[in-house]
Amino acid sequence: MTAYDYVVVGGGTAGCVLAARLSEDAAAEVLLVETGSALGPPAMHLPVGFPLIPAKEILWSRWTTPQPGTLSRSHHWPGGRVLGGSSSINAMMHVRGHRSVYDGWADNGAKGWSYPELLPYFRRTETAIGRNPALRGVIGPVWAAPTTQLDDGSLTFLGALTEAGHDLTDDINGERQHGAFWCDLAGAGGRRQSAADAYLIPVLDRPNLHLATEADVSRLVIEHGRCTGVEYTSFGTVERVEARGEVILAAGTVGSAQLLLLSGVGPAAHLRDVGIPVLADLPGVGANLHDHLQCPVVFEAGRQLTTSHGFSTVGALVHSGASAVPDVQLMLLDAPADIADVGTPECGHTVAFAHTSPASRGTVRLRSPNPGRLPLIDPNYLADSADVSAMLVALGIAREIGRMPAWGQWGARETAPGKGGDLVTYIRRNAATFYNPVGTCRIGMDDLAVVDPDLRVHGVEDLRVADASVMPSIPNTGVNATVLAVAERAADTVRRDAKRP
Ligand SMILES: Cc1cc2nc3c(=O)[nH]c(=O)nc-3n(C[C@H](O)[C@H](O)[C@H](O)COP(=O)(O)OP(=O)(O)OC[C@H]3O[C@@H](n4cnc5c(N)ncnc54)[C@H](O)[C@@H]3O)c2cc1C
Repeated sequence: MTAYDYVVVGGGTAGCVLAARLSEDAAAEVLLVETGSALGPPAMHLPVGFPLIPAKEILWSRWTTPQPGTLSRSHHWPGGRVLGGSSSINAMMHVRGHRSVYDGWADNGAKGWSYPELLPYFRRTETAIGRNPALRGVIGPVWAAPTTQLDDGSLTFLGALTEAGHDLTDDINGERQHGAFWCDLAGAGGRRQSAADAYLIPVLDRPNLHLATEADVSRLVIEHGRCTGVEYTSFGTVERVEARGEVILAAGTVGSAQLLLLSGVGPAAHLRDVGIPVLADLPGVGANLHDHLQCPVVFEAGRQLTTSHGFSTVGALVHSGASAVPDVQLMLLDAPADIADVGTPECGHTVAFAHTSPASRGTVRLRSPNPGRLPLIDPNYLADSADVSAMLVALGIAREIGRMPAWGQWGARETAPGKGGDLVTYIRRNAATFYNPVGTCRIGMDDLAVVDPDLRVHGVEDLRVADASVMPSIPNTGVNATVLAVAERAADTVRRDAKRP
């Protein structure tokens, strides 16, 4: 059996950071195992190539269970199944959460994860030229910058946001983390920069960095309370590799919870139900699943506006109420969304809103002990009435922005939700994922926590989780920048704790 010091499971946003940082130590043998392929189609490298990418090639096509909160609809949950993971197919928006999100983590048991403590890791991830270097990175692998392509849609949207009282902040990742903003994108020279592009590919020639792609991990090997390696299937052959030091799970919010459960680490009753021997009774595994929901307000227009990316890279983060976190994100799409029973105007645009601090919590659970079967994903959308109320407020904010004088030049008229009709039903019928599931292996020291603040799995030695799943609560915007910082911090911790001489 081949042995490595570190085995990183999942070559997505977090896995690429971990493999690159851990292999900086030339004496450490590092294996990165990814179920997807090493390369994707050319469209993957274009900004927002996502709609052009043939789905089955590099995508996880997961579906949620029917959601009572959204009129029993099942929601498509795509994810990247390729080196770079979801950072290879995402919308490239590079935004940190509001500082109060991370301070909340630290206040609730994630010691060491406050914003000031995470800031060095956020800075380490990026190069953000022209920004305040006290808050932004200057020599990190990810090139974070706003687009240089100005478009009429973004300028109009910015005008409307300002007219509605949402003033422009000079840097949403800087001092003032609310208001309208020009979003930094992760990319350089007009190309997407996934975590694989930024971190992994530049160092693939390191002799101590080993890569197994198209290698599907089916379980962690846990012996006498210690994780000693992983088992994966590659081209029909089952391989087992040993971890002399540690295994680090970075298979994403669904994948990491699924692998822990398949390996006998999780709520004992559930594991027994599906016929998996219980190695560690950890009730929080797969719990605390949550995600942002977005919803469209559609406008018919006399003329078609355009944006550079299919959506405007101008956005806004605003408050639905009195909370410290700006919990509503607003976006402009340069096409009218298709709304059931209303139809799609020929010409128009969509102002989309998302509630980004949801209270509803769901689960990831196994259907069977077969690793090939996708798990049951239940984000429990809109189960908490506070989320419904916040979505209603957010809808009001989006509609108000859509009515501002700045749109006059386009002759815009709202077609959905439009006049009449029940707005709660409209939201339940039309809300969809904003693609940011987190939380199934959350950090903490309470009975439902899965990992401790150093990301070690409670009750299993030499096993950590480091990806979007460890977040105790969701950042109030896209979570990719936070995943990069989580993985940077994790790599530091693993190297600090290294058992090798
Ligand atoms: C369509 C879309 C658009 C998005 N847009 C944005 C955006 O603009 N801005 C933003 O901040 N965030 C965005 N996100 C979210 C962001 O990309 C993710 O939150 C982030 O990539 C999660 O990182 P991760 O490392 O936790 O998981 P991932 O990046 O998903 O990586 C998990 C990896 O593990 C692999 N894996 C899983 N199971 C196994 C197994 N059994 N064996 C081996 N490998 C396995 C997967 O194939 C994958 O490569 C978007 C996501 C999507 C899907």
